[in-house]
Amino acid sequence: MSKSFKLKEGSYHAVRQVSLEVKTGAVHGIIGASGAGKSTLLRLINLLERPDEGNVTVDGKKLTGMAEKALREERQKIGMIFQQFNLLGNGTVSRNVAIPLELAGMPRSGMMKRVEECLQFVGLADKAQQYPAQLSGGQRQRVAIARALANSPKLLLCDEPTSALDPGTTADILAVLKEINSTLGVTIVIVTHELDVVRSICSDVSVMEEGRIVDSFSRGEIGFTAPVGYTGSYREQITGKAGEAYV
Ligand SMILES: Nc1ncnc2c1ncn2[C@@H]1O[C@H](COP(=O)(O)OP(=O)(O)OP(=O)(O)O)[C@@H](O)[C@H]1O
Repeated sequence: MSKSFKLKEGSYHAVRQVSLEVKTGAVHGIIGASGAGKSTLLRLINLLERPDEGNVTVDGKKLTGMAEKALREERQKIGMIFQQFNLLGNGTVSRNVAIPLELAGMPRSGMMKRVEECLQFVGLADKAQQYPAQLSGGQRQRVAIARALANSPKLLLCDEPTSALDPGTTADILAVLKEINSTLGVTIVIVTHELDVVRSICSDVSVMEEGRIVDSFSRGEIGFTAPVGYTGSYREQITGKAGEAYV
């Protein structure tokens, strides 16, 4: 896929002829420097951005070229979370999680039960009637995760989900994401510029640079911890190994 943006000074090619395959059940990290095109690539997966060229297929269904109604239904199977949580400030926690269910046309009777289940999963059942402003950053991200899970997605897209959080809270959120992957079987694509995020949860990694994927590999044993000051390519810093094809 390719995606460019029109700017006053001309076109900016954010994603340049990228091919990305995400395995079912993977936690696939997309890492790279600021401006490399990571968020744009992620947003192409659920067509929040429309590609200039190329196609997106999720779970065997080609999203590009789909009629609006069919696309809306397919998008319900793709959850998304963001760095800044994007919660509705004037809605309670419970209402925030209910929104995607309302949009999907779920009858009210089943809705509250599902909201409760999702809040339970992220450990916030006791906060249902609070407002986002009353919660910590980590709790807000948990609400956003509960909202993303409401429609039982097969795929969860995460755009820098821990970049606004301190290290302890980051670890908590990564643990929730790990749990979503292992117990609910949700495939995860996570955009980050933090090596530790990739090191702690990703099974597969793509490295982006200037709109292109410049390296892709699967992890062996997860758990490599780089010594302080360790430098090298992203692959070396993530796996501790250079060069050899790891795929
Ligand atoms: N809607 C837009 N209009 C114009 N330019 C955009 C738009 N979205 C992204 N860009 C530009 O495309 C480039 C890639 O942005 P993108 O957010 O995908 O990168 P990134 O790797 O996720 O970096 P960051 O971590 O800084 O968000 C950037 O230079 C950005 O300014």
